[in-house]
Amino acid sequence: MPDNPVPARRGALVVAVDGPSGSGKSSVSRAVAAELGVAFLDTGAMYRAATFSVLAHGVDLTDRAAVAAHVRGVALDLDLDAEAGDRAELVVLVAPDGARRDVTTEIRGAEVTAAVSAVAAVPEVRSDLVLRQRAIIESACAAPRPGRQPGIVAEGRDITTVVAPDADARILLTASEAVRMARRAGQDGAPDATSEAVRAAVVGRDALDARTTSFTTAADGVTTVDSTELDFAGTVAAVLAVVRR
Ligand SMILES: Nc1ncnc2c1ncn2[C@@H]1O[C@H](COP(=O)(O)OP(=O)(O)O)[C@@H](O)[C@H]1O
Ligand SMILES: Nc1ccn([C@H]2C[C@H](O)[C@@H](COP(=O)(O)OP(=O)(O)O)O2)c(=O)n1
Repeated sequence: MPDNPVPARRGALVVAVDGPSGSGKSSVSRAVAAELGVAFLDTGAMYRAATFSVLAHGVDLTDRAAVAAHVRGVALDLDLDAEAGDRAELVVLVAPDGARRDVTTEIRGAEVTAAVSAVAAVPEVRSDLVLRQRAIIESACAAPRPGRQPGIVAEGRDITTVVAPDADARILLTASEAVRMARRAGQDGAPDATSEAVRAAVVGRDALDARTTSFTTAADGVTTVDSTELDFAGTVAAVLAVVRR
């Protein structure tokens, strides 16, 4: 152990954002990170990539030990650049042959969306990915990429409570169910925002995820930003206001 265990993140800015599906976590957090000049981490993309690999290798989703063992062997390589486009670029490095595969598009597909809550509910998968997420956060603070400020905006379901409860700013981003469904439908090009498919991908998944993580009410010290009545720019401004407070 070092004599003086000063946190690597001293002088860096860590922003934690949680919230339900379609609340704007990814898009708003990415814009906030770009504005602050820090890195951006979409932890949901990690659970999605792990799930993609589980499905691609035919691992039995009901066999929690097999799912956890498989995920432990999957290396995830995420692009943390907040200006890299609409979504995190992501490469899954599949063990044991080391072949790299870009799964940025695949992880947003219906098959992964339907299975991701089951994978994210496996405690050993969570402890594995939480450790990786903390390592990414520490690294973005201690060794930012050239031209970047030390720090990160990390978003998901348990960032304010489990992954980085000591973050400098902790935000719960919410919006009404109807607005979140409409946003997700717009994103997926679904003609009907109230269709069963959209409801399952938003409301149904939130219900499953809420068994594992707590993201519907703000924990102590967490500020709620309700984006129901805000447009995108207004939501980014509201989150930045909390960070700068
Ligand atoms: N305040 C807002 N007003 C309008 N649209 C928004 C707002 N916030 C996010 N969006 C849009 O809603 C969609 C879903 O946002 P996303 O960031 O993927 O949510 P989440 O990560 O919480 O599931 C995206 O198309 C995004 O651009
Ligand atoms: N920190 C996190 C982030 C995501 N998850 C789980 C729960 C979600 O259903 C999936 C996918 O997350 P993602 O943020 O991509 O979900 P959205 O489709 O943006 O709502 O991963 C989690 O358990 N913990």
